[in-house]
Amino acid sequence: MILNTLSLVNYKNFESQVFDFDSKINCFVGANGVGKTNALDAIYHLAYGKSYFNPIALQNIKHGSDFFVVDGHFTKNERKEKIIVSLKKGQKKIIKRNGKAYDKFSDHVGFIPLVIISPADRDLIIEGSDTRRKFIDSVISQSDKPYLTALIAYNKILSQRNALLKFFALNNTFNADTLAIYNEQLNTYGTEIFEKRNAFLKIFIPIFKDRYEAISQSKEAIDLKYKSDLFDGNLLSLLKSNLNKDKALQYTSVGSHKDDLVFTIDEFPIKKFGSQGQQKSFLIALKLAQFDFIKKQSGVSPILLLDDIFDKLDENRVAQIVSLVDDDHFGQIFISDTHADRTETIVKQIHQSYKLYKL
Ligand SMILES: Nc1ncnc2c1ncn2[C@@H]1O[C@H](COP(=O)(O)OP(=O)(O)OP(=O)(O)O)[C@@H](O)[C@H]1O
Repeated sequence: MILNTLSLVNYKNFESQVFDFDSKINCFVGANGVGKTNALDAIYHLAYGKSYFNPIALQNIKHGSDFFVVDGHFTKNERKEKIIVSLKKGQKKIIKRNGKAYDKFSDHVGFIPLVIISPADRDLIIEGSDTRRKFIDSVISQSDKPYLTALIAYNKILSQRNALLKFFALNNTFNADTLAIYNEQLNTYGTEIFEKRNAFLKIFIPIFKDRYEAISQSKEAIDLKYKSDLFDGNLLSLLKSNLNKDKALQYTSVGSHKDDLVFTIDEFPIKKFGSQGQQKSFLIALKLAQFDFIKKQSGVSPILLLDDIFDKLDENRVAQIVSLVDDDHFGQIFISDTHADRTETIVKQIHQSYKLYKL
């Protein structure tokens, strides 16, 4: 998967900008706030149809403008592909592939395989379980459309069931038949989600551990465990046995929407006991494992975005990361860094062919 050119109009701080990329390594360098991360985010937008950093779509339009356009020309399996993401204030976002707008954005998921490694990944460690669920969901959905369909359906029924529980709290009555239908449907989709998350993690965790070991040279024992209510029984019986609790809480307290990933270092939570460098290595290993998994499933090398990853890592770990991405396993790589000299030194070790954009 190669991004050949990228054109931006009114995207964040870019009024009008065209990039012509190298097929291997591209670096955005410059002072704080010049737009290095924004350039990576524009590329992310083409793959995921949204920003990695700002969930409020309108805030990606340049201040003072009323639209943005991100336009990318790719080569995938020797075919040219043109993806455009555009947004105009007051209108719906449009994603087009080769001139044709998608009816459903979920149809675009996975078409441009891409992995980003960024300081913002820290949310995976420090924030709530929803960020970790989003991470697994996003990885599985790249190669499993029925999973994404089940997830969308599950979330829709979940909000309907929660609305029913709220209705009960206000009126002290509700339609038990409707609840039974919601329970059945949640059980069907929830079981599929659980089985697929479980199967995915069985493959993913060993890849992740290998990656961490390679970065840290085995100095510490890390682990990642899947936590789910569904290990305690089937969802239908859990929903039934928790009904009184759910009525009191006015929401559904058990199910796949409560799943989590537990991250540990030497058996202690990494959030509290991991150093900044260890946490960073953990996240990089997680993302490189995502890369490996997507590549294995799709047969295509995802585009790799490395946002500011060289800070806070000792030279040893930087060298390890460089040696890891320094092989044919990786395709096109985009790097952002504040230090042009440091970037050039590192990049030269990875590959002879590269482009440096001073923003
Ligand atoms: N919608 C927008 N319109 C105009 N400018 C914006 C918009 N959103 C963000 N910016 C600007 O983009 C700049 C930040 O860009 P970005 O995060 O890409 O910086 P960076 O070069 O990666 O910096 P750092 O080295 O600090 O990470 C800020 O100056 C911010 O004001």
